[in-house]
Amino acid sequence: MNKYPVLEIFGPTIQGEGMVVGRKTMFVRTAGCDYSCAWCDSAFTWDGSAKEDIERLTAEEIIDRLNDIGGNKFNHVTISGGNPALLKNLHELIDPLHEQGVEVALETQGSRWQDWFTSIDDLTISPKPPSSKMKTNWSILDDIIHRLKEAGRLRNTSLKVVIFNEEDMRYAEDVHERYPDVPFFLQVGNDDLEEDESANLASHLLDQYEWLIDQVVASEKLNQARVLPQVHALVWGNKRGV
Ligand SMILES: C[S@@+](CC[C@H](N)C(=O)[O-])C[C@H]1O[C@@H](n2cnc3c(N)ncnc32)[C@H](O)[C@@H]1O
Ligand SMILES: Nc1nc2[nH]cc(C(=O)O)c2c(=O)[nH]1
Ligand code: SF4
Ligand SMILES: [Mg+2]
Repeated sequence: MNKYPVLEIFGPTIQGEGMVVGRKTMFVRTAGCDYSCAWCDSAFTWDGSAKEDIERLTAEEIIDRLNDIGGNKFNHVTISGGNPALLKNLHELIDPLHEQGVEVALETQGSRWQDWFTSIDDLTISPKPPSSKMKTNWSILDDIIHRLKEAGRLRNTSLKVVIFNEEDMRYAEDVHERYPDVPFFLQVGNDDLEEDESANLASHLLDQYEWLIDQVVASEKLNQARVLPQVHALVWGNKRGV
């Protein structure tokens, strides 16, 4: 059996972001990322700071853990990271979850393709804007969107760009223009990962949300877009495991 590097299994909570925002879900967070975004809110998955907490678990062990923690109180699991798309064979986790009547979502940045993407029920691809300091490989992203389209999976797919400034807005417009038939989300960037008072963070993020709404309203290229904050950040601040 393959083993997967896992840093957190938690829930039930709500999906705080994107295409199924508000959906009750469990989270499985894998370790390791091929990016190092300047503002990553989960940097512990790749910066070495939580190295000791990484567990190598089989799909069966992950499912046992989900059932132990979540009981009968969930029917949706979100796989995030890090970049879970670094992992081959994740169908070993996805297929048994489906057999158990559980839907599976994925968070990834669009830097790698895996064949198991076509079994994901809610697939969020989140290419990174200039503020992240990462560079988008457009030919890989084109290939991923093309494969999903060919497989008839666009109804299960969305694009989500996190926005910190006006340069990021222009990048978001480019992404949406390039893939017009993929549902498109803009998300408020959290630029205060050190704030430990959730009320202070919420107030700041709501101001950022208003700014982002104003930007989208003013754009002629984003008439079909959706604008969302990270709901979990508004409710629980920078807390981990929620
Ligand atoms: C931590 S990432 C893990 C999955 C994958 N590596 C990715 O980036 O899509 C999950 C989501 O959180 C978003 N995110 C990370 N840091 C953020 C921040 N400071 N503010 C808002 N969203 C953030 C990412 O853009 C991504 O959509
Ligand atoms: N509640 C909640 N919603 C989320 N949506 C995406 C998350 C992530 O870190 O990938 C996340 C998370 O960590 N918590
Ligand atoms: S791609 Fe995702 S996990 Fe990796 S550094 Fe960027 S935000 Fe963090
Ligand atoms: Mg998160």
